[in-house]
Amino acid sequence: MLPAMNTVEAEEEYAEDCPELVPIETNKQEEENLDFIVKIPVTIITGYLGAGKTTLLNYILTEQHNRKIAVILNEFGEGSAVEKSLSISQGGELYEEWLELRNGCLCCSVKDNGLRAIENLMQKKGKFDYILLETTGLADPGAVASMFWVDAELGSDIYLDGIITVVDSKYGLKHLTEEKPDGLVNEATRQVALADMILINKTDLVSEEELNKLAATIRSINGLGKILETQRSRVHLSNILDLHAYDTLTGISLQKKLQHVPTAPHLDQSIVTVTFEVPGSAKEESLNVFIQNLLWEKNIQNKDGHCMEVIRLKGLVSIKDKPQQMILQGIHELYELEESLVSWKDDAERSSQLVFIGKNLDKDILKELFLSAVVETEELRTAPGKDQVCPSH
Ligand SMILES: Nc1nc2c(ncn2[C@@H]2O[C@H](COP(=O)(O)OP(=O)(O)OP(=O)(O)O)[C@@H](O)[C@H]2O)c(=O)[nH]1
Ligand SMILES: [Zn+2]
Repeated sequence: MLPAMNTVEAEEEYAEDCPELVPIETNKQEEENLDFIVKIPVTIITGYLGAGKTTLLNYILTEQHNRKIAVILNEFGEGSAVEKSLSISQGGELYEEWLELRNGCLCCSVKDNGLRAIENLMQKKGKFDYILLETTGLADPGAVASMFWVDAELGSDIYLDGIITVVDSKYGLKHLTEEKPDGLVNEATRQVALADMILINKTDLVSEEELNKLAATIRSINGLGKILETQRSRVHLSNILDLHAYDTLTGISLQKKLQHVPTAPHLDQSIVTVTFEVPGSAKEESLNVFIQNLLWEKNIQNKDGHCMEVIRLKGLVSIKDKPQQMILQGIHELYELEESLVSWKDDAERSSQLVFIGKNLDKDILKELFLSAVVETEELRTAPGKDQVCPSH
């Protein structure tokens, strides 16, 4: 986490890359002329304490990117999105510090009220065209990502582009295998589970063997995200910016991605990726019931009677009577089913491909339940007895 930008430390930290920090001057005229709507991508940078998030930010800012990037350093992500928006609408005190870097980039340090800071940021949007958001090392990026989703529904001008998770080569495995009380999923694992891109950083500190072990563990948790090994978080910017990981328009690229989800060996990780393909078209209502039981009611159990907990969900789905391929996206309890630009060919066999990342997932059960959403006549066999209530995490 970067310290507040007005400290001497911060100036020293930035001295190398951004020699002069100039306090922001807002130009009223400019702000008033900003009626045009250009959607601004936001990339969430997460990762456990000390993994190399700030190093990555500094690197991105100083690389030749030809963009005006706004950086937000936040301490939200703890607590739910709903709680946060409530506290904001009640007009809570806001702490933020703004500084404009010489290359046109902005830096903002935010305590707590993240959404409000981003709203303020939006008013200055003529001044930048990309947002990078560093979460704290213990944040659940799902909460932060959900916030942007909710916000997008409300007509916001920002969209979630992707989640980058930085993992420390030396301590990553330890963090990922750390047991939390009550069988809760630890933060490091959640961060990996939600990542669209995983940077295994500080590879200079470990042997090839250790690195392979860590990579295999990460792969078994998240079969969907891309993995890169880095030193000093150095990575070609095309790997981390403009991923469009949540766009509904990228049906084709999603299809490609889904085809390459590896069936990783089970390494006794609490979080795993499961994927399957089912022929035919699902009824939209049935699919919604299935997804809602899984994400909202959380009443779908595995063979051992443990409730399934989905952290991330992606799918390319065929819905009955819809000519377009549909994209299904989910983070924790939020999900979205939207048309892609790609239409099914008239004579093509339709099918749906789904990927779930989460805890206690059982592929056979999920597949069977999805199948019953596909087969119209069959009763949905989702809900177990009312007394079987799964604890929320
Ligand atoms: N040896 C080594 N050290 C690195 C590498 N990348 C970053 N570091 C160092 O690791 C320390 C932590 O890096 P940060 O970028 O501050 O990590 P962070 O994830 O932002 O940390 P928090 O915000 O405190 O959670 C710093 O001292 C970095 O210089 C690397 O590839 N190799
Ligand atoms: Zn940091």
